[in-house]
Amino acid sequence: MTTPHERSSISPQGTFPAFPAGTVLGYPRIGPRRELKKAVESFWAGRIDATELEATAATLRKNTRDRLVSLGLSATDAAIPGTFSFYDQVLDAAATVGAVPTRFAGLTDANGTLDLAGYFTVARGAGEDAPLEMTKWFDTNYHYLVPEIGPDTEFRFASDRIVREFAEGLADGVTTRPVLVGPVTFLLLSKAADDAPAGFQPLSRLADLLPVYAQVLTALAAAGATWVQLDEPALVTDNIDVPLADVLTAVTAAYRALATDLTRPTRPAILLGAPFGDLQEALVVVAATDVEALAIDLVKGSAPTGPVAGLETKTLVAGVVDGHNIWRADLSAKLEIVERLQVLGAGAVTVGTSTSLQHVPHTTADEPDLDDTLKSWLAFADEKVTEVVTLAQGLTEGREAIDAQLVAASAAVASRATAAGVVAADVRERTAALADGDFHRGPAAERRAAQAERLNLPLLPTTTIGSFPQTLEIRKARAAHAKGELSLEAYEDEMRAEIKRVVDLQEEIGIDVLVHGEAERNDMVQYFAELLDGFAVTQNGWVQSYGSRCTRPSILWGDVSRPAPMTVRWTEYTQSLSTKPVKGMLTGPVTIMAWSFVRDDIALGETANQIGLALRDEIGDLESAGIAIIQVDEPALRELLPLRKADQAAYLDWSVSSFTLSTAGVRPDTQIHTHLCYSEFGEVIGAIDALDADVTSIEAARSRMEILPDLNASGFSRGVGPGVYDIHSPRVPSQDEVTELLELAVKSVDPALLWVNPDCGLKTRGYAETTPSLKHLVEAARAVRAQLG
Ligand SMILES: CN1c2c(nc(N)[nH]c2=O)NC[C@@H]1CNc1ccc(C(=O)N[C@@H](CCC(=O)N[C@@H](CCC(=O)N[C@@H](CCC(=O)O)C(=O)O)C(=O)O)C(=O)O)cc1
Ligand SMILES: N[C@@H](CCS)C(=O)O
Ligand SMILES: [Zn+2]
Repeated sequence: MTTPHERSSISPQGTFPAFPAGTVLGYPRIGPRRELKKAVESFWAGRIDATELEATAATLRKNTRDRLVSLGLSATDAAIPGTFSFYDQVLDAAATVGAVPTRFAGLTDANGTLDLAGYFTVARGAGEDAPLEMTKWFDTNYHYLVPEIGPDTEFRFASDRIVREFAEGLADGVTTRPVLVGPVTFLLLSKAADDAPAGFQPLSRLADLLPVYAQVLTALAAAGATWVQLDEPALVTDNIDVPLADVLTAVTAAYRALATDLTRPTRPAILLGAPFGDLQEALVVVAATDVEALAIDLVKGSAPTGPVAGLETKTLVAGVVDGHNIWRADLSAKLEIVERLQVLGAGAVTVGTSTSLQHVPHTTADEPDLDDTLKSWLAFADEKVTEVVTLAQGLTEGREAIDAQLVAASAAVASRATAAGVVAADVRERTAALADGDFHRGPAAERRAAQAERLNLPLLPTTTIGSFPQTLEIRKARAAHAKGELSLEAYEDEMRAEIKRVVDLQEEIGIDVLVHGEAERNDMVQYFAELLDGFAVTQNGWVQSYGSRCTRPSILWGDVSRPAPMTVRWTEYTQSLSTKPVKGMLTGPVTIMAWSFVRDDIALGETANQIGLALRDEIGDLESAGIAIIQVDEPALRELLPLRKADQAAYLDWSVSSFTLSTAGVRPDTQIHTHLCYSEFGEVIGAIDALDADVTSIEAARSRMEILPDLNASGFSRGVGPGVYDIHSPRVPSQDEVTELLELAVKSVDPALLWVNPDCGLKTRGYAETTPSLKHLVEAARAVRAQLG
């Protein structure tokens, strides 16, 4: 095998510097203490101006470069990726190529350029102008903004921010590798603009887009960039509307224009990144292009076992270090995988991460409270950089050079395999003893009758999804309690006072089924992780979820069980305040897993059943406490859906089973709700039905009830609450608007099955918009009830 250091320039397209021996595909950009979030939110609030925000961002970028160099990535050979973004990398690509929807045209200058304020407006909307839609990024808990492309979208090199950020690094002595979403993925992830003709495919605009990408590459080369990374993750999924043949044709055309027709020194060398899975049929097509390097995911994907034509002129970046999960790598096994890649006949093989590190926290070193043994099993972003550097050294200098690190990594892996709690015999016995009957309730129609009699609800019952605004006071109280400045008793008193306020407000507005508001929850997953055995939580392990919003994914390290009831006393207290039914509120097994870092040592289905059983016990306790309605949220059901269709049935089988395992133990007159949001659920309607919930609330306001005809056509005959209030925007919907959506809903759903609720929880909203919106929702329900007689 040739290593990059032995290699001279080999590209048929000209002379290129060798690719570095080790690299990462991206690095967290929020800052170790969420500095970017704080600066961006200060800018939005008018507390700092654009100059100050730019200065903070520049400092964060410099800190990142310095950190990566200090961890061993080379400063001079493009090993350090330029993956900074103020909000989102897909929005950045749209801003770079001038793809701004016409409703925001007034925000751009004559060249189509958005300033910072304009960029954020496209992301967040303004008044009647809706922001770009947001959806999840492959199988992660990161959400990107969906560009809108029509036949008339004018592509132009509208923002040279990527060039300026490269120049900033160079001036600081670091030759970075600028990173941009590739043109094929950019168009595949875009949606047709509202005014596009029916059937319009954004990918049909590829030929118009490519000259702008060529201009970007030319400008980068002129600024001194030696390598650029174009990310094409859309090539690892077949779960898209465009036929594979069209995608592959597009790849060939795109890289003919960018790699073959543009030669050195007009462009930098191109690394094509393919994170999140196997390229499968796309591999031969990508290998046949004239890009100089290809990064493949060897964690989710596997390497082909024979030679691939075209690789002999390319560097293969072996993505063996997991960019998407936090387990320390077994370096010896990883090195073996890299060594085995020789069979593919690549020009050179180097070491990389499977994905960008943007999906993991900055460093385990910032977790003083984490158990030392557990910490020894973990690698966050900085530790992963070290793993890459070590493996690259092993590859170039031989195993002996990294012997100590290989031994330490193997010891950590062995310690994890045998540690107490990783396998809990009682938990395993319980899951092993599960029988078919544990997963099924009695007939839905009988349940409906029993529940109607017990609950006595009006037609079109109104409810909310669970959370009420997480006010600054709530978060401050929790932070003060965490710092030891507020006693547990005083903190819980504050939470009870908040619950009472929320109950009083719902009573005043006239909502039929009440919630407690989730004030006591820092996050709908982390809260449960803190109360379940088998999980650990972090202090500073923040990961960007979207824009300025972050979460601290919990670490699921051992077998899961519930040492004590989790929500019962809060729910009982809430019920004691009202004669109306109060919904118990839990997060489902799939969502708990999707938003945590999960184990890689046992099947996901086993973990899901362990969580399912813990929730089943909680639901039993809520039921015994007299709670008649229990909601189990599964907003992430669609999120974990495998990117390849062939893998989806098996996933839906275990995920749906874990939900029914958690809920199937209740009496017929206990009403089970579920809630789904953050995704398009059309393609998993069968699975939603199989959840066997009595009522499903589902995001629908923004898409104007799009899902309902499909639900209806599928024969779905359960209670359904399509969201009639889009909570993603501060806009207060008028009573007429909500009425109109409800009228649309009764056209597709039997009114006897219809519920009235917002799209999702209200935790990110303020009371100024929540209160009038809920009033309009209740009034609209009353108006439509009256129409229905
Ligand atoms: C529904 N969504 C969720 C996802 N994943 C989750 N794990 N949880 C989710 O709810 N994925 C899909 C979507 C993504 N949506 C969101 C929506 C909102 C947020 C969000 O608001 N995140 C907050 C952090 C939430 C949190 O952990 N709060 C803690 C800590 C609060 C805090 O920052 N405290 C301050 C001190 C108090 C102060 O002065 O403000 C501090 O510690 O410095 C809590 O409430 O205790 C965010 O800040 O981004 C995320 C995803
Ligand atoms: N019960 C949660 C669901 C969010 S998806 C909430 O209301 O915030
Ligand atoms: Zn939701």
